[in-house]
Amino acid sequence: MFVRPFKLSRRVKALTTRTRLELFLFTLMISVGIASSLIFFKHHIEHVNSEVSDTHETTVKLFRQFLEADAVGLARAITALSSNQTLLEKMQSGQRDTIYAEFEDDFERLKNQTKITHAYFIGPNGDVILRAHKPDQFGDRLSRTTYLKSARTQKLVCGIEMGMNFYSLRCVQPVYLGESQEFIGYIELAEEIDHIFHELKEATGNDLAILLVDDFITFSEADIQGQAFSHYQLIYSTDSSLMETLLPKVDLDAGFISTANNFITDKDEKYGIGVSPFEDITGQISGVLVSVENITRLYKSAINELWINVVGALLIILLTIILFSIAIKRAFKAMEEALDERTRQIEFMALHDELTQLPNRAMFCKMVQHQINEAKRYDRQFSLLFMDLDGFKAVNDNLGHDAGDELLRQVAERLNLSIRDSDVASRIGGDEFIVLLPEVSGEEEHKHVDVVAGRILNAIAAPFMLKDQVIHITASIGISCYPEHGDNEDELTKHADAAMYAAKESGKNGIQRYSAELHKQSFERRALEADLKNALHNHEFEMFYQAKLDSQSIEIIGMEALIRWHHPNLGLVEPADFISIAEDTGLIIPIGKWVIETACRQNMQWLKNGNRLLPIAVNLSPKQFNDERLLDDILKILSETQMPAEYLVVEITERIVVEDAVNANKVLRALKELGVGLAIDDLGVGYSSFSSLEIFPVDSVKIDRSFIHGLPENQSNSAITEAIINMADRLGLNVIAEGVETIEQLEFLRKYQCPQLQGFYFNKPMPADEFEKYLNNSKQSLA
Ligand SMILES: Nc1nc2c(ncn2[C@@H]2O[C@H](COP(=O)(O)O[C@H]3[C@@H](O)[C@H](n4cnc5c(=O)[nH]c(N)nc54)O[C@@H]3COP(=O)(O)O)[C@@H](O)[C@H]2O)c(=O)[nH]1
Repeated sequence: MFVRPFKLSRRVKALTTRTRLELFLFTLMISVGIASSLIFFKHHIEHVNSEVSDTHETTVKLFRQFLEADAVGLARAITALSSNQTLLEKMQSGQRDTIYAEFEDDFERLKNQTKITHAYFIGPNGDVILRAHKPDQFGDRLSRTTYLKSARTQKLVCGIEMGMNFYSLRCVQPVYLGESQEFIGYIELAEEIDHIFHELKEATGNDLAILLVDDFITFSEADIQGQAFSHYQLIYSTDSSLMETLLPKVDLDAGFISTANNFITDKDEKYGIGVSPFEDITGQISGVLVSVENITRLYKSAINELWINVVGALLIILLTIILFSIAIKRAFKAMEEALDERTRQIEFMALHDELTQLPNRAMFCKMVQHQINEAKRYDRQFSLLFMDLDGFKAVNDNLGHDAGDELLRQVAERLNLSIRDSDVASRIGGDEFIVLLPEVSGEEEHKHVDVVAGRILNAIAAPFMLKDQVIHITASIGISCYPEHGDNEDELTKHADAAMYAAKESGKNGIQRYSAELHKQSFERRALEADLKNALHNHEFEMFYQAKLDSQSIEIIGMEALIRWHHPNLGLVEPADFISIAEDTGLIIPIGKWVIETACRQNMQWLKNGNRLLPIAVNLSPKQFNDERLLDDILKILSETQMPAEYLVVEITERIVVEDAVNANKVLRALKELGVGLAIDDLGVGYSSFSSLEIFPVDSVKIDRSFIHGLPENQSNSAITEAIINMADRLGLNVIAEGVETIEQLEFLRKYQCPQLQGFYFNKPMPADEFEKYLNNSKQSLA
């Protein structure tokens, strides 16, 4: 239920993001489309502009080339005439008719073959002898620049010059007669240049016009054909009506070039116009040459191009957006699927144990709650099996955490194989597993629970293969049932846990069903646990001491320090009732340290009080023995109390040594190096073969009091005791028999030469001051 809103909001969010992305892309594509179309249009317009400009430049260039070609023609013709001696003689004569008669045919030929339209024969003083093109006009004196320049330089001079009502190309040549080279005057040939404009129009397709600056116009207004534009007069054009329409819109002084940027429009036609200054023979700007290009087609093609681009771009954009949209949709779908998968994984991870893939504590709680609801509704029962591995820590410590993890994985697999599909195994932490067995009703079903628990124990007890090593491990299982042992998940789990704990207490690898008695024990244990936390701080502990004696002389040869707890309400609490709690809670570390320190300090105090310094034994619990600070703590205590190390004996149980032999050997060797005495306690209770102790650097062994108890009647106890004494003797170990209570036991042990004894027969553990008196008394009795 709680997942759905998350998914919905994520979808909405994803959708909004997708739409935003699509909008962004759309805007981007449109912008790119518009920008590229504009760039393309600009580029096209620039092309039109450069075309207009190029055509105009070409026109001007061609105009000059045509003029030059015609000038060359004029010069050739005039040179030919200058070498015609007959014509020159006639000219020298000054006889106009004679000259004309001689020249008329040539002039006709020249007019037909070239563009020459005018021919002058001028006397040495500048008077016009003959105008061949107007024979009846003569006698005037020429003042045109071409002539004046030739007269001044006495050379052939060609140039553009204004005629009476036309613009003309002129050549004037001084002429000389005969071998004497007598100067007889000048011949001038000229042509109107209108034809050049026509040729140019044909060559370029442009209309042309030539306009003169008013100052250069030396003839009357009446002579001017055309119109005035500002201070320019239109002298000639290939299309006068077009020029009359366009030229008023043109700034002729600006050397104007109108292009597609600033085209001139007339009747839907668009024109690019070029205006270039035009020099005459004097070298002065006398007018302008105008070329007019119709750019309507070019402009339209640019506009069309723009539209094609815009439409093309829009189509591409549309297509791209559709493709993008499909891709985005797919990407978002894939993203959503990946997210859903991730969500499923997260949900799975939130409810499952990563290592074993079993349901975790959270999932287990949900399932139990669900089971409680079902059981309430249908009046059913169900059971929980709380399983904890025995000795898992040793696997972790010795083979490493990888091996520990692998073991847990294999345990999970075996658990699943040992239960029905409807049962659920979960890992709730560390090496703790809980199996939920639903629908357990009636006596038969209760048996079924025991069968399943037994099957699980058997499955776990089968060897495991870890890092190429065969590992044997066991488990302890506690059982609780709904509703008998609790009506909520917390209570049921706690009770199954308490039952599991009881199973461990009673030797491990077993099954324990929760009961009221167990509940009482568990309650008391929990209460003790709470009180124990404050006991050290409240100085509620006291050390008692029990003597160890030489079996032959009955002399005190050492003592064992044994803790007692003065509970504020319960009175004196025996260590058997709280050491295991201290061990489980970890409180054994500070308590154990306090024990060693108190024992050492007390021993030195007795020395100070005049007693012999005797070895004092302290018990180390498994957790304390495996604590990495142990050696440092002992060193510090020995240094602070000034007690020599060899007067401290640590007693550890055979179980510690057997369960983790590698570590035990390491710690024992380190203690041995310090000089501390080492004793194996409770020997013979069944953990190992006696000979395996050979490898450990221990000094002595203590025969468990359960063997001493039946002596001498119990034959097997007698045999075991005798065997331990003999074996220890052979291994060079000291032996202490503890729990000696009777004279018969004493005699038996003396008979079999057990060197040291401890037991109520001699003394019970007692407080320090009493033990000191005991020490003093024993000194006196020995004395
Ligand atoms: N880790 C620690 N363990 C401790 C410490 N102090 C005690 N202990 C362990 O608690 C167990 C019970 O000890 P306790 O009640 O002190 O019993 C000791 C003796 O009183 C008892 N004993 C000795 N002689 C006799 C006897 O003739 N009859 C008889 N019924 N009991 C006798 O034996 C206990 C000493 O045993 P052991 O240590 O194995 O020598 C016990 O296991 C203690 O080890 C502590 O400070 N730390």
